[in-house]
Amino acid sequence: MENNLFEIKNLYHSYDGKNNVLNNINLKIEKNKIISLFGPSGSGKSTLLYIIGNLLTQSSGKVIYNFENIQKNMGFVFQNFNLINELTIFENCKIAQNIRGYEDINEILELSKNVQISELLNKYPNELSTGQLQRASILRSIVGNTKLILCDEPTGALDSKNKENIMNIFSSLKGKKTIFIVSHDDIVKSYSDKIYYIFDGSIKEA
Ligand SMILES: Nc1ncnc2c1ncn2[C@@H]1O[C@H](COP(=O)(O)OP(=O)(O)OP(=O)(O)O)[C@@H](O)[C@H]1O
Repeated sequence: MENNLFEIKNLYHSYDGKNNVLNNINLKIEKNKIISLFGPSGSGKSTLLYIIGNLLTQSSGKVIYNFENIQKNMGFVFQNFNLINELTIFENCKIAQNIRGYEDINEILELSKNVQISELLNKYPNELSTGQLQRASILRSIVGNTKLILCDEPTGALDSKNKENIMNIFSSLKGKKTIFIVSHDDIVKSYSDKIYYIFDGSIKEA
């Protein structure tokens, strides 16, 4: 278990109590790697991501986390960014950091250089391009020393140059964080340490 950040055991999920969207998922996710999950539309990828992220409770089975303070140690990156429009990028990140129990302006400033938005911290979301918005939402997901970054189609809204840019940023974070990406995008595969496929609620390793 020491090398694994979390483990999924005998996990089932049904939304209607009849049909299993997830059907006995068993998975061990290593620390500090990029892991991606592919599968047809409706195969249960987002459902699994939300269960891992504690945003949805499974019907049965377990997710066993090898870290404390589960909610504070997870960050989310969504296709549509989910930034608060009334707040600057800096304020969006500060709130996330505070919720995770940290108060450290330098961390935000330093990490903003890594994700190439240090010049944009005082802008509002509606002043940024889609690539910049995605980098801002990555910054929000990594401040406060998070261990696990859960991403739902993080490259979906981007052109190919920005896709490469985002995946390079994820690559630069690996070694320090585990990045778990749900995707349809082939570009994500070439950056992944491990690729899983989900089909009819069951998982296969590539
Ligand atoms: N809140 C919900 N209530 C009922 N059914 C749901 C709900 N959310 C998802 N489903 C159903 O569960 C199945 C899996 O959906 P999910 O969104 O996990 O798939 P996905 O693989 O992420 O799809 P996509 O690639 O299109 O995003 C689908 O049949 C979907 O219609």
